[in-house]
Amino acid sequence: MATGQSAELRTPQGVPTQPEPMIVFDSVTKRYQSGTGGLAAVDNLSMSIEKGLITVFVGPSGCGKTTSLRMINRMVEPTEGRITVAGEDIFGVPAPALRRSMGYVMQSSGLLPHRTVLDNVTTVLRLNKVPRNQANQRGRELLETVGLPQEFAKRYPSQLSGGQQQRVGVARALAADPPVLLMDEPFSAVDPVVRAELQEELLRLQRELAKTIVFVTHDIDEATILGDKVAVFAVGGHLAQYATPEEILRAPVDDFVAGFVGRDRGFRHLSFSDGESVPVHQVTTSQEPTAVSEWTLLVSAEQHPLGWLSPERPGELVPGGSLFQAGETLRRALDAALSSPAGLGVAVDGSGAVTGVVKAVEVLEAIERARVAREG
Ligand SMILES: Nc1ncnc2c1ncn2[C@@H]1O[C@H](COP(=O)(O)OP(=O)(O)OP(=O)(O)O)[C@@H](O)[C@H]1O
Repeated sequence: MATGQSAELRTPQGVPTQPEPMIVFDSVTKRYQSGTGGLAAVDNLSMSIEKGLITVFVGPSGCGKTTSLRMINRMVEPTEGRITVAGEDIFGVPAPALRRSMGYVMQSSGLLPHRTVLDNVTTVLRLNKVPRNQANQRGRELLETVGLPQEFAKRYPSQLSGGQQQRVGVARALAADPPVLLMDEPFSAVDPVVRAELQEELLRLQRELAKTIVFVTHDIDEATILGDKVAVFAVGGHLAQYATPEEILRAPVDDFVAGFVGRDRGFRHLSFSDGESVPVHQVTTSQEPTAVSEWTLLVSAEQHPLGWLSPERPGELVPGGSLFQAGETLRRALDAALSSPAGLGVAVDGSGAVTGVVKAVEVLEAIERARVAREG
């Protein structure tokens, strides 16, 4: 996702990038024959989805997110308008071939229940006539890629948890190494902890693979966590705003987007503000859990933080809070300061060694400076 204070786009490796269109909607409208009373499910959609980024379609139920996504691989045919992928009109490609050329992950993993995990993952490869040995080899690599142990290859989908099934769904979608991955609420059926893990995993994968991913969700938090760009849809199939998550949180275009983004957007905004401006102070450390006269950080021989020693609780190790690493956001800095029993957020370097501490009051000052700079 976009990092730092600027709204410029970056590749998953963090390199600033010029937008290069991959999927282009040009005045696309979809009216279903029945069901929407003649109203459009998607109304005159024009947008350009950029190559190598995660673009999230977000909005309330029924606003046309899934319909828009499915028009990209012709699971749904537009009523009007034109869609191109890598410059080619999708109507020039037979629908089954087009579908196979893109990965597709949906909410229920959509795995075939009577096929093993490995068979599920290699389905498209076998449809593409890849020899079985080669397909299985690739299938096993993909299980590793999505963080599943090899012994899962022979299991059936019902023998996996919901989160594991979604990982298999992602592996299957990646099998033919498609440049485009379409994901329709892939993580919404799993519990919040597993969901957060799957989101992290997708971001990690994307740093390696740099696919063009279109991701549908109705959850604005998920959209801002995952999206390099976020498209907010409004009821009636209108595209209300299309921008970086930072821009959408900072400057929603209208009341609908502001309401959808939610009241705590000021706090969410911290996720994009650079924590670089927070001063890091020296902290007293000790490698022994001895009696102390001030809050002292117990560290390992490698200077990794182990917890706090309190002047008031001799002999006791007080668990520390979250850590803040140079270059992270103000939100992380604030989390570290507020979650620390000493009121001092522990700052670490890339190797996890302590570099000092940040103070909540100074993080708040940095937040205020960032706000003033933003509102200008
Ligand atoms: N096959 C269909 N036939 C008729 N109407 C449909 C069909 N599929 C979707 N619709 C209607 O089109 C509109 C947009 O639906 P769509 O599924 O694209 O919305 P969505 O934003 O993805 O919603 P959700 O978040 O609930 O999945 C809705 O009013 C829906 O009822």
